[in-house]
Amino acid sequence: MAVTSAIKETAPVLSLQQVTKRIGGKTIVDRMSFTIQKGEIVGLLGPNGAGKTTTIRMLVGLIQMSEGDVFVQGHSIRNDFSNAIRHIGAIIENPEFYPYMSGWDNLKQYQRMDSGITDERIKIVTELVGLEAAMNKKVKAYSLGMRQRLGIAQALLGNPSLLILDEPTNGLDPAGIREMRQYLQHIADHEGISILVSSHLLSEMELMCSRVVVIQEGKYVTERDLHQGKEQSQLLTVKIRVDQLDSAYKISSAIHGVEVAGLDKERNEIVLSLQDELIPQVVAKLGEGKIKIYRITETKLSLEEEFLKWTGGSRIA
Ligand SMILES: Nc1ncnc2c1ncn2[C@@H]1O[C@H](COP(=O)(O)OP(=O)(O)OP(=O)(O)O)[C@@H](O)[C@H]1O
Repeated sequence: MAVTSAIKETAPVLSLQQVTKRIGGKTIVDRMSFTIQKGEIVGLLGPNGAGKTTTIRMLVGLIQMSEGDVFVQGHSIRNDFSNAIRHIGAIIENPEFYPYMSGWDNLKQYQRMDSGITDERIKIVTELVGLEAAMNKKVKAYSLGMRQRLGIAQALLGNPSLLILDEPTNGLDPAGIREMRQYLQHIADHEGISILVSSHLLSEMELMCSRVVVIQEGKYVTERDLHQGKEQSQLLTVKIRVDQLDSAYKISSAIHGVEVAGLDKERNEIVLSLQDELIPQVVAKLGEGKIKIYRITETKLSLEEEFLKWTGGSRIA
């Protein structure tokens, strides 16, 4: 059935559909939807309390959804849990290992629970995370970064299609974060798997991810491709210098598709985010409103400024 397999090839590895979690009358996650394709490293980015951990806990079945569903390789977490979950490897809290046992012996423990895990597979995953030389050392002698990588190795044992890591860089220094990024990229390339990492730090996500999904107060806000050309990843923003700032604000904000990103009262400039093709309409409407335009300049918002705007000013990084 060539048609069926072609559809499956392009189907997302992970698809959240209107996922909602209510606890005690409070909506913690509100109709969250996004997808991850094969081989992507996606960041779930949001300030503290945004709902990242709650979302991830629902993805792996640690808590139940109130509404919506999650599909992993097309399998519903709600209706086909065992088939969905076998495609996921995850580290939700800090991975626990036996400190007085070697890395190798710790991983061997998982063979007891899953006879499908071969010694060969253990070797492959330790190489993927660069721990082959440390496998005979006791875990208590590992650095935090090495322990995190052993956790990733363990999560990879079952050959998942999707690796989920909740705040994997917590406690790592910048060199450790860079190292983690290299390993994650290596894993995504070599195993062809997708990776979802959560963080409240934009700067880390920029280093590690090809795309970020921004959430705030339990809601999906937006997503951004981070490895596209800069031109595409940034909004088109124009500054317009006018004689009547308040009237310009009223007129511009009423135009569908135009967002007022700022007002500079000293310079009498209004800053608008919009599509190119709306600029003539803005100019015409301001003209109709008898507003004099002295200058229009294109400007760029940094990624940081974009995130601040999307999240209503909450600091992410
Ligand atoms: N069991 C619970 N009962 C009540 N409120 C909860 C429960 N679990 C989480 N919350 C609340 O839901 C919100 C989201 O929490 P969550 O831990 O998912 O956020 P987060 O984005 O992971 O934040 P952080 O980065 O601080 O871990 C917070 O306001 C939290 O207090």
